[in-house]
Amino acid sequence: MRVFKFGGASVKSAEAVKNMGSIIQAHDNGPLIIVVSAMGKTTNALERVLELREAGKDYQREWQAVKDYHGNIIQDLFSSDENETFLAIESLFGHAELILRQTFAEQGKAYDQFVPYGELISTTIIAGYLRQLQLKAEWIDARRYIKTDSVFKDAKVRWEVTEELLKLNLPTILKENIVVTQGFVASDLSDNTTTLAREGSDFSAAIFAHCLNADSVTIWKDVPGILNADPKRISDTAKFEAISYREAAEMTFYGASVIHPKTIKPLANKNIPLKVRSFERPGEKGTVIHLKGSEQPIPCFMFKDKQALMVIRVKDLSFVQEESLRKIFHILAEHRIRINLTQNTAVSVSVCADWDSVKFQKAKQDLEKDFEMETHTELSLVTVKNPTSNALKAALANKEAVLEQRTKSLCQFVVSES
Ligand SMILES: Nc1ncnc2c1ncn2[C@@H]1O[C@H](COP(=O)(O)OP(=O)(O)O)[C@@H](O)[C@H]1O
Ligand SMILES: N[C@@H](CC(=O)OP(=O)(O)O)C(=O)O
Repeated sequence: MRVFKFGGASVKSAEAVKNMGSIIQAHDNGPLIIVVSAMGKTTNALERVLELREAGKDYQREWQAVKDYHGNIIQDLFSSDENETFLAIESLFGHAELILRQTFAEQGKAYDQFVPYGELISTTIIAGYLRQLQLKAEWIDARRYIKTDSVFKDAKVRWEVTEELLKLNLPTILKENIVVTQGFVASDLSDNTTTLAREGSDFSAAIFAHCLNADSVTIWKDVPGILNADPKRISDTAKFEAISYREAAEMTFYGASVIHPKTIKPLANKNIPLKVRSFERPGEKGTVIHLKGSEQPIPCFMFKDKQALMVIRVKDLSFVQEESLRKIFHILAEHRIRINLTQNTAVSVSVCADWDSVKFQKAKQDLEKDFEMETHTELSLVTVKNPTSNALKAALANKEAVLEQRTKSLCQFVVSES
């Protein structure tokens, strides 16, 4: 059994969905699960609608734009006598509107009940379109199978129950059908919808693959494979034929946004190869992530934006030692702050982490009981693996680092965001 994952860019228009349809037709030879994200930038648009609603502002224009965008894609994809998909989409928009009118007490719950409509709608359109192509496509609701805790917007998978549910139900459906399902979306044990954090659809593909012991996962992207840098940031890039799980995990951790960082581990644990291929050039091989690493160490560039730097200082002249480090990291972990780099001196600890105003505010309150602290925002973390002096010049682009850390094989710089 194989798992294919199609992200927002690969289904952003009717043309793109048709291209995806031809990729599926070319691979219709054995059990297949297709995990799909919301179309184009729909998740951003839905977040905006919710923000406006939560601020008590008028959201109708933005909401109508989301409806029109999908409406135009449907018009383009389906012959006029096809109405099953039209009705299903209308009903999904109706449900989403009902959610917009409700209020939810828990932090993040409104988000998780509303934003997944991007995926519910995209998969309904795609399953309908594949059936129009005479493929046997069955839409399934990922929330029935992927079970998590109840931490909205960043839920943790409950692996045992998820595996049990998937193994019980999916093999029978897969015997006869191509399964089409949502990335990013899950539910807790009380059936409240949860999400696996932004860009979490790659991780969903890995969950299905891990639990069902897939032969491979293929993620179809707008790039030819894993490159040694994001082509949007560095002009001259090289593609890897193969990289190891460890190399891929490291690259994604430091910001190679081509794959979600959580995707690698569930696949590596079962030795399932992860392929990254181009949906624009589906005939090409792309990159395979498996046990064997890249042959030659070439410079590799990673960029992580939306970073903040916390400088935490001891209040008296006691030194930063085990006890203060324990206290600091305990507080940061409690507030689920994602740390990307740390550095300490005799009297201070600097932490570069993903910026989140709410989490940072709460952590600050706790830290200020024992420490003094400063926070700097609008920063990027630039990481260069296998550095050369030319590579460092290209990565920094004349920016001055506010913090840096160097080893022979890895250099990291915190710089202002471009
Ligand atoms: N090392 C890298 N190799 C290839 N692409 C990269 C790398 N780092 C970042 N990217 C970016 O990842 C993008 C693809 O990921 P993403 O846009 O999240 O896909 P999707 O949302 O369609 O799944 C590429 O367009 C590219 O700009
Ligand atoms: N739609 C979600 C989940 C996702 O993974 O999307 P994409 O595959 O387009 O990055 C998001 O934008 O966060």
